[in-house]
Amino acid sequence: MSKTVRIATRKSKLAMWQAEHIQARLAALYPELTIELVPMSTRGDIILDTPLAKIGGKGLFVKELEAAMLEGRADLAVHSMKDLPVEFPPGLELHTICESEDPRDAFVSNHYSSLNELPKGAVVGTCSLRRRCQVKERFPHLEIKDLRGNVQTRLRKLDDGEFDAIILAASGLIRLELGERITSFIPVEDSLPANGQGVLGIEVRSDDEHIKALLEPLQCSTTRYRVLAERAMNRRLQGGCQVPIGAFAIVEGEHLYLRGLVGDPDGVEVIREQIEGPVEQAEALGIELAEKLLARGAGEILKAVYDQHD
Ligand SMILES: NCc1[nH]cc(CCC(=O)O)c1CC(=O)O
Repeated sequence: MSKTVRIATRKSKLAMWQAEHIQARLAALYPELTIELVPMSTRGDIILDTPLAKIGGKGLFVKELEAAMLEGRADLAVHSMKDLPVEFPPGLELHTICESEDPRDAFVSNHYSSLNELPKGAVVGTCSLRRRCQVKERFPHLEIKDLRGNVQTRLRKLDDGEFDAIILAASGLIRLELGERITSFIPVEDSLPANGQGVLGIEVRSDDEHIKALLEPLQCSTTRYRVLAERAMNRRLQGGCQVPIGAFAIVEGEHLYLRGLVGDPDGVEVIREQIEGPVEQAEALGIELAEKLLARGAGEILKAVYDQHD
């Protein structure tokens, strides 16, 4: 049995923090093991041609982190759940759902304390259609401007005066020890989070029982139910990560409350639905909620968004 566990990670500050966090947790659990990081620059999709990753004789399109795992150069990869696609390449699976950080969106401004306080024409930075839709719905007098780059870049653009306020996931700021930059937390009623926001997930080789056993203590069962419900809703809506869809579940004991939202980017048409039931039915509840949204026209709204952004 190998004494070394290798964590594949991208090199951005947030990705490195997330990998180091899991590294530290594993090191504390297993002092006899060496836990290494395998940092890599992401080249995006690549074709993997090893026998392990061939389907019908053809190479498999995977991300570089996944290629590293399939080729045995790394044993696991740590992801922000909200950036993960719903399907995984053959040979790999999502195994661990860790305890969530604060799932809310954060309002960040150097001059104003919350969305309510922003004057007419104030400029809010975000490139998320989900955030844009919800801000525009309630505050049509505000202007939304695209904001791209990593967390540090986005804060710099705010500080340079390009925006009156920006919206970021609270969890990313907290993890990077930038929590003091959070001016206020936006209630989930005003900005329903993206599915899996604030949650780390760990991807492993499907046949690697050794690594799976090591990761077991990192599982959080309430967060797993939450994520199962939220992802099932997104999957049924066929939503990627660049869509105006919000999904947020709360688990209380054996009961799960799930809220969902689909809207157009300008917040003109916004559909909200909710559902509740036992945690064991998390995925079924997610699917049922998606169907309620579809019955009210979510499919047409999403189709219009896809047609516009293709
Ligand atoms: N899409 C970018 C992204 N992916 C994960 C996070 C951090 C939050 C998280 O862990 O869910 C962020 C930043 C943001 O949305 O502000």
